[in-house]
Amino acid sequence: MAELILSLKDNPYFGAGFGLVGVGTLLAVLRRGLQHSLIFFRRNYMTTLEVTSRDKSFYWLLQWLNSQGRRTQHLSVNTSFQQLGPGKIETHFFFVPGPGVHYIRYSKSWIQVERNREKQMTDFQTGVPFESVILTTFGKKQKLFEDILHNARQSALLMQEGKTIMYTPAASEWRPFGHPRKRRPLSSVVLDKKLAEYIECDIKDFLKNQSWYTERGIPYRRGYLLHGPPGCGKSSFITALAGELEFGICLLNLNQTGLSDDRLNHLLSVAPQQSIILLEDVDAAFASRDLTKENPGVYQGMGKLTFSGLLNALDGVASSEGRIIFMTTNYPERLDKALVRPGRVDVKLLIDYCSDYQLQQMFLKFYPHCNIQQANIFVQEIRQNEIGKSISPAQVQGHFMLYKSSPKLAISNVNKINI
Ligand SMILES: Nc1ncnc2c1ncn2[C@@H]1O[C@H](COP(=O)(O)OP(=O)(O)OP(=O)(O)O)[C@@H](O)[C@H]1O
Repeated sequence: MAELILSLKDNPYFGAGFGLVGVGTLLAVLRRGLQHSLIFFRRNYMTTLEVTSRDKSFYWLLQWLNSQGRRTQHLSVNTSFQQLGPGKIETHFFFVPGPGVHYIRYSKSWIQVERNREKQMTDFQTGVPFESVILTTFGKKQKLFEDILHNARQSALLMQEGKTIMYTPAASEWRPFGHPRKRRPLSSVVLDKKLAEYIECDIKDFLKNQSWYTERGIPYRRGYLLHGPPGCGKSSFITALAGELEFGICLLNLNQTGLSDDRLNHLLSVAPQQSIILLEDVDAAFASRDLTKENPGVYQGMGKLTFSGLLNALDGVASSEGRIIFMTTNYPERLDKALVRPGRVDVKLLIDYCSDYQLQQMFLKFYPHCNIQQANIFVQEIRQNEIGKSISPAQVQGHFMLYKSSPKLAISNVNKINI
């Protein structure tokens, strides 16, 4: 045995092999050591923040990176456009760092921005790929990332200032739909005398009095039903009211495919704070449950949403506190009594065809240089006309648009108002 070892010692092939093994082992140890040192270094001398596309801050952060992303040459574009009138479109291109690694300098620190887009993982309902942004910087700088998120939030809110955000359901959550819209002044929607003030006071009173509801064990929510003929300002008023209250609008179409009882319940319970839930044309989703001879067996839920599912969602324990729901319909008589009973609908209001007061006010708003006598002549002319008995503000608005600069022609041509 000793002889064998001695002979191997003098064997050059064995010596070379042994040397190679030794070098290999040394390299493996060094690599391991380097990996451990890197991990140690990252843990102790670097700060990393991961923000995924499922988090609210993700979109704020991307927007914020718009303003910081000019150093990189690898960009993605987010295009937004606004139709300003026929044939007139305003387009904005926002550049954000594309998927990959980028470097930005912020508050005297270099930050690595790594934007990852998963090719295999997509949200199966929206089809949007799962994404994440990882920010990395040297040093223990948690505060720096807090600042960035705070700034990102602030600049996102600034972009929304004076605007109304519309939300639509996307899978199990609400997503902003399109760009925030410029707020419509409440005074631009002319309702009958005191009607607008009444709704505004009611809702403001509700928002001020949470404790009143809690003390009496009444669920803190309020439902409104605005009904009336088309074009009388139901939707416009709700939009303007949301703007006045600085609320967003969650637009929910009950006929939407894939809206099940559970999903509706969930959506109502996760509606963004400070938002109005708007169910337009509620009559279209469910016919009345009252079965009569003329109306046999019309009750049937459409899609997977059932009528009882809707009622449960409206009263549900999960329904977020402080919730405001507006429903609109042109056919209130078609609504089931259970849907509009107090607790589900607390305030029912008819938004009807134009009253004399509305006609007068609309005239003065369109032609501010005219006086009240001219406005009254317009009202008289309208009322003497056959169409004038039931004329909607939308029709009046359309008529004024034809005679933008001539109130005289608007008066003399009332017989030409579009039916
Ligand atoms: N009371 C109003 N004051 C000013 N403009 C109005 C008024 N009512 C309607 N309009 C104008 O008419 C158009 C249609 O109004 P809107 O969509 O609000 O009516 P609606 O009652 O919701 O109709 P529908 O029942 O068909 O949904 C809008 O352009 C709006 O500006």
